[in-house]
Amino acid sequence: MDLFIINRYTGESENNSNIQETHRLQKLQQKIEERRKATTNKIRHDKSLKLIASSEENEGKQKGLATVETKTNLVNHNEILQEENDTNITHPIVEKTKDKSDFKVLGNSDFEKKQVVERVLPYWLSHAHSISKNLQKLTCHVVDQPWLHSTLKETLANEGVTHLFPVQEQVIPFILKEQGLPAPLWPHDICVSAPTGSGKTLSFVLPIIQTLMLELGHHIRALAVLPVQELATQVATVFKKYCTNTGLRVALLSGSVPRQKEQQQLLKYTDSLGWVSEADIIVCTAGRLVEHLQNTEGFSLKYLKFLVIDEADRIMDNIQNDWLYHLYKHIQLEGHAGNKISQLNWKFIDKLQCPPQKLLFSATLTPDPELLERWGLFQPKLFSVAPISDNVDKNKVKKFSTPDELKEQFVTCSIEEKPLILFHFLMEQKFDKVLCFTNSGQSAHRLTVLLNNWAQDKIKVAELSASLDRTSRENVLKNFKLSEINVIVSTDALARGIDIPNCKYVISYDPPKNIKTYVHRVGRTGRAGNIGHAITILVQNQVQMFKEILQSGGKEDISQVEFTADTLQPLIDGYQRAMEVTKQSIHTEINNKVKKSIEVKRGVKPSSQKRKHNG
Ligand SMILES: Nc1ncnc2c1ncn2[C@@H]1O[C@H](COP(=O)(O)OP(=O)(O)OP(=O)(O)O)[C@@H](O)[C@H]1O
Repeated sequence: MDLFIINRYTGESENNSNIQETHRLQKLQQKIEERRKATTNKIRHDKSLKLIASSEENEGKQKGLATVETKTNLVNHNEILQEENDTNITHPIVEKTKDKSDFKVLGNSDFEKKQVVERVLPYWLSHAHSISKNLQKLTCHVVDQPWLHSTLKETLANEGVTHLFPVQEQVIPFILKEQGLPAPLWPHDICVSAPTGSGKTLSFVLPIIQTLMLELGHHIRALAVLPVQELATQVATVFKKYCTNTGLRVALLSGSVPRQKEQQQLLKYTDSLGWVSEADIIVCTAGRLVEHLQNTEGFSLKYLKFLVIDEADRIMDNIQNDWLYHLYKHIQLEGHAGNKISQLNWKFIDKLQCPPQKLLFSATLTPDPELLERWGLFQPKLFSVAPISDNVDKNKVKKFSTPDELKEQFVTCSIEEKPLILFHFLMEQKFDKVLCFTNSGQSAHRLTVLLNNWAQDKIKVAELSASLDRTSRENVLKNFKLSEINVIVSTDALARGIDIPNCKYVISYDPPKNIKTYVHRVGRTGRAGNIGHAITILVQNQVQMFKEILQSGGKEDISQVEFTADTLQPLIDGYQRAMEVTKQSIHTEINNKVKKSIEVKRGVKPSSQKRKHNG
């Protein structure tokens, strides 16, 4: 019954509350008394400690006397401690000493100098496989390599490749060896950091083809991801070329054709097998890959053996549609193991499906463990032309290196002299096959119009930026290769990876914003062992910043091209006339644009948002 008794609150009786109040008061008084005692004890204790200290000071002078005094003091001190023990109060000083020695007091204001933490690179980053930069003395004769398939040797010979470049000589046999490991051993993932134009593309194209051609099927088995459409097209072309006579098929998924069309080209439905892939190798942009992962029925990566990420640092800087997350999720859902194994026993490992071997490439792959961690690499190996060793001064490490055949220079001038200097290079010094970089599409366009007006058909200048449609961009590159265009004025859209044969000069009309942009810009020339020149035009106040940019990549200072005012004087009249015409044509263009946008507002259908390249 007791369980069901409910005690009601009937208010406190006056008597009861008085008793409680007196009780509280007593407690308070007791606490005050305790504190008072503790303070007096502390003062006495301090005095006794001082006495001990002074006695120690006098030690040696009055040894005998001091011993007597110390003894007395110690007796006093012990007495005090005894008294404290009796009153059962912990001595604050004793407590403080204990705190200092044994515990870290949080919020303690004591300033402790922090030890400098030296960054230690993981073993695989600090012990890279070193790659030579020398493309002049090639020793790896294609026909002598027993590990290379005869079909590939034939195609290489047809393409005029007689020797493999150093990066290819090292990376290709390594990948082939890793792929030949018996199950359940997994191949090591690799990162390759080699200069622009050193032949990185063939170093993944050849081993992939050789591995896949030995076993044909109807599955996607290699996937190469690139940051932009142009690069994807370029890599797909190389794959297609070297797949000749191998039976392998390559598909390009880059958004250059509508998605439905890509789906039709890629997959076929059969009654017996369901969805089958029409391609063994896929080359795609990151954004388009996610679209297919999410929307294309039958798009399966279950049999994926290779995952290539070209220009890996660029792709990482600009994660399109969170592609890496979607891709890894997809791969794991289809039964591939992650890069970490939860159980290390035969029964478990034997059942796991080997994850695709990841191959990362770039000319500016930073050995930053935190950034590289995101790729989830399996026991990676690094191939680099600038390996970092433990016993090398880390401040002197060359982060990025440019080809030996590349001659880099800079020129300083006033802002008004910039176009004159560029024109001098093109017309007086007769620079041909020039790629000129500006920092915006607008200035690329204006500079192109100006140069064409100024040169009056003596040279042909074309613009190449994101404001042009795809076909126009392709036409510009094609005509440049055919020498129908002498100069391309471009934004940094073209700075990475694009392989323009015979580009002899790179001129940075506007300075690069960082070291990576610089390395990729200048890397459009001096490729595949050919001589190239790169000149950066700087206004006086940009010189320091430019030097700092070079230093940040561990690059040495570069030489300066000297100019005298006399050199530029004869160009001024022509420049002024060309400027007048340019102003007018730009003005007309702007008026036309305004007219168009008014038409759009009135509901008239616009022709195209993108500019066309007019021949
Ligand atoms: N072994 C070789 N012999 C002759 N030419 C080669 C060889 N390997 C590659 N090339 C040529 O060298 C040029 C540059 O190669 P590739 O585009 O692969 O360079 P890359 O290292 O990827 O440069 P980037 O970092 O700028 O992308 C291409 O025109 C390619 O055809």
